[in-house]
Amino acid sequence: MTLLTASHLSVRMGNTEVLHGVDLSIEPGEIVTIVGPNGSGKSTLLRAIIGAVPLSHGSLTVRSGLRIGYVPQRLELDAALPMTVSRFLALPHRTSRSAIHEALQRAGAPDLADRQMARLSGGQFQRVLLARALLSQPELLILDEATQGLDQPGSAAFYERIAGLRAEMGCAVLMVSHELHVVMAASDRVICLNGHVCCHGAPEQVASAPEYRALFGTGTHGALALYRHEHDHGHDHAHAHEAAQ
Ligand SMILES: Nc1ncnc2c1ncn2[C@@H]1O[C@H](COP(=O)(O)OP(=O)(O)OP(=O)(O)O)[C@@H](O)[C@H]1O
Repeated sequence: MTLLTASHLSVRMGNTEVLHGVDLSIEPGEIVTIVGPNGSGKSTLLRAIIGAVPLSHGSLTVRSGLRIGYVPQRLELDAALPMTVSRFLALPHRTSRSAIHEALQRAGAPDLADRQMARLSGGQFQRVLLARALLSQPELLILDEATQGLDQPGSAAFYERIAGLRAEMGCAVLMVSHELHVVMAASDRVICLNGHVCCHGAPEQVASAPEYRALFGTGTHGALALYRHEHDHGHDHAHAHEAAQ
């Protein structure tokens, strides 16, 4: 059963219509990536989906009782406030030590429970935010540029973990990313957003769509081909891949 459906969804911020006429649906277990230039409404779309901003037009139908885990782009915490990772994860609801341990394990941060939040590295902090989102056993995991500030190997490892979580927990994933060459190849579907849906489809369809190329140029298509080439190493396909680049 479809997890959520947005139909002609529009959102206004002040006098500006940031999103207009967005159609989108998410099926169980699929990984959908939203790409688009800065200011194209990606975060706003995610925030509309979690109910944090109102729609100005259109509709959003969310399956009754759907458990959503949300990983924000960033979270400001008062650095002066002493708070361990476990304490942070137990807010605002009391959460058992074993649930916290399991979520941290799944997020790839099994040893962070007693560390101070203010002393975590960027990558550790993101894993703790992921652990927090996993606590609700989400059927839909929503990630808003969750790898901001991580280096390329760090973000590649993070997205690999997301794909592993999807396989393990069966959750669908809706994420925003700028790292097209990393996430596009790992996504079932890509939606290219620029206030409205410019184009959508399988990663290779979107990467070669004229609307996508108009926004991002052809460089990322080359990067996607390069990613494929690395992914297929060990096979004697070098010639075909060179031709694709
Ligand atoms: N609370 C707000 N009040 C007024 N305008 C806002 C607000 N939040 C976002 N906007 C505007 O809405 C537009 C879309 O912002 P949004 O953060 O959704 O874009 P984005 O695609 O996620 O951008 P980025 O890639 O830079 O994160 C921008 O022009 C932004 O300035």
